[in-house]
Amino acid sequence: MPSPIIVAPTGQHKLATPEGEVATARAAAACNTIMVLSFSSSCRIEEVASSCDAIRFYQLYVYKRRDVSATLVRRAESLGFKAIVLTVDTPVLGRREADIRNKYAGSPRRMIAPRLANLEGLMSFDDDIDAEGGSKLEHFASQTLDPSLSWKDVEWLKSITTLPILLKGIVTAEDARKAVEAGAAGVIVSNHGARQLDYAPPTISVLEEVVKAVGGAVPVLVDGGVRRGSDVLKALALGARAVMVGRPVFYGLAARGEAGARHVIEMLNKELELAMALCGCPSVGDITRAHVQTQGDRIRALL
Ligand SMILES: Cc1cc2nc3c(=O)[nH]c(=O)nc-3n(C[C@H](O)[C@H](O)[C@H](O)COP(=O)(O)O)c2cc1C
Repeated sequence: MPSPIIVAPTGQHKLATPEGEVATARAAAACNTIMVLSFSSSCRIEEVASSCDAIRFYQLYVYKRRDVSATLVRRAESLGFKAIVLTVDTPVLGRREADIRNKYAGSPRRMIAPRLANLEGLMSFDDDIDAEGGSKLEHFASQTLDPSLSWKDVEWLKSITTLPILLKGIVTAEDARKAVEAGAAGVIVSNHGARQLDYAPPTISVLEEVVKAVGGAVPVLVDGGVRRGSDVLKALALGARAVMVGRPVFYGLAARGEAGARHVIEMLNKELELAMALCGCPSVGDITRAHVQTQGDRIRALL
């Protein structure tokens, strides 16, 4: 890849632009970067796969109905996706109070399920939840997500696919070591954009502990709050191999569809190049731990 900036999986891109994830994939392809397609995408996997030659990873949620998750993995695999990103921080949905207040329904239509194009024909849902108010996403998630998600599901996933599996949502050294033991091909330090557990640590603050625990066995990626190229440089200095970007791409899509998403990725790339030049780094390989100073460094220096 020409750059270490990857598109994070975010659901329902048709909320931002009528072309949905097809626009995002084309933007990623134009920037020669990887797009991680969300399990909750509003476009079908087939549509996204045939729209361009972006390198694609497929993000997976583990449903109570394992057959549904397995079918989607197989579809992604047969369509040339290169890896599975298993999101491990969402055995249940976090309490999203704005969604509850706004009665989030995954518009433009009013139901969540029909917007998840990939589930068509695979599952039927109890959509009759108007009377309850609140977030339809929360209701939908409680029907579908398997709250018993655990390490054994990594084993299960390995048994149904030959694709490399990255675990997304690791924030501790302990889990990072377990992920490597479980055969993960990569670890993604993420707190789901702070949408799951309040008081989960900022990912940049735990990145280094995860990198140390993994000890180079597999690549470590990070997401959360990457808004500038200099943020990318900080993450690489602390040991990440790449960063993923969620909201900024979504905002670009909302502003100008495919062109907007591409603009966001290009802007971040240019900013990264600028930050690297100003730090004296001709290539990403030249970015070292010495390029950043953390709060921990400052405290240690006082001891
Ligand atoms: C609107 C929205 C939808 C998201 N949907 C998913 C999803 O479907 N699957 C997933 O693994 N993560 C999802 N995430 C989390 C992102 O993959 C990523 O971890 C997070 O957005 C990174 O933080 P950033 O938005 O600050 O870049 C979502 C985040 C947002 C903001």
